[in-house]
Amino acid sequence: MGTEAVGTLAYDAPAAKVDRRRLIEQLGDAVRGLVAATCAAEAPPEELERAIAGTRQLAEGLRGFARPLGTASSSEDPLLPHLYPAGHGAGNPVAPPVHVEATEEGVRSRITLGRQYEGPRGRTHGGISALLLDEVLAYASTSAGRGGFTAYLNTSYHQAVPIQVPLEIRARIDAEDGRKTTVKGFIALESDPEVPLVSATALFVIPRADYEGNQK
Ligand SMILES: CCCCCCCCCCCCCCCC(=O)SCCNC(=O)CCNC(=O)[C@H](O)C(C)(C)COP(=O)(O)OP(=O)(O)OC[C@H]1O[C@@H](n2cnc3c(N)ncnc32)[C@H](O)[C@@H]1OP(=O)(O)O
Repeated sequence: MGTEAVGTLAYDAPAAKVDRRRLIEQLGDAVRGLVAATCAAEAPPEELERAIAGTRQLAEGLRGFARPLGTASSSEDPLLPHLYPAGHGAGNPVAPPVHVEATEEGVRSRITLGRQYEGPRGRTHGGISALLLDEVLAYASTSAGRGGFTAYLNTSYHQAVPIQVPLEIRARIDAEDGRKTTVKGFIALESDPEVPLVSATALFVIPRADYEGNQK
């Protein structure tokens, strides 16, 4: 058995699954690095051509093992985070590397965004800021035992969120009302954590048991 940390819980997952998940995370991290390098590269044409050929070959190799859409990954475990969600999946190279920890108030995430998340020069794309807030606010709801789907996410952009600068995202539950949870949070510089750059309020709704969106 191998041990993988889940928040403060140490869970003995089967060793083969832990090893497989580690490889999936490493591949996600490696490709995330490739994506960041791609967005920054002022490489000469021959280097770009070499990268195109090598990347196409790697993609072709992996495509042969694709699982059908809508089926579970063999890495899934009921007690461990999924590895492929677009917002936080460690194995998904498109997902920003979001790690969340509990605080006395709610939750906090520290993150430094790579070049692939740039919108206006040197600034994070606003949609990426919204993605991060959706994730971290959802964690606040989930870690309080509530969860739910995002019904709305209202964001206010006060100042630019810089790329390649350490950031801190904090979230806390504002109100609970039956199936509804309202959560507030903001993104700040780690060096100036009380000044919101982007703030958000989200409503998470736990669907009714008979909600048709639950059917696969
Ligand atoms: C092992 C440990 C690992 C831990 C690891 C944890 C990971 C944890 C992190 C996960 C991170 C994921 C973060 C991504 C989160 C998404 O991205 S979720 C995907 C995006 N969102 C969606 O797809 C949702 C789409 N919408 C829906 O499915 C449905 O509209 C909903 C939200 C489920 C609501 O459906 P419903 O329950 O049928 O809604 P309904 O009964 O009409 O309304 C319920 C109540 O909500 C209110 N409401 C509903 N919609 C709205 C709205 N838009 N505005 C205001 N009020 C509304 C209604 O007015 C009603 O209020 P009351 O009358 O009860 O007071």
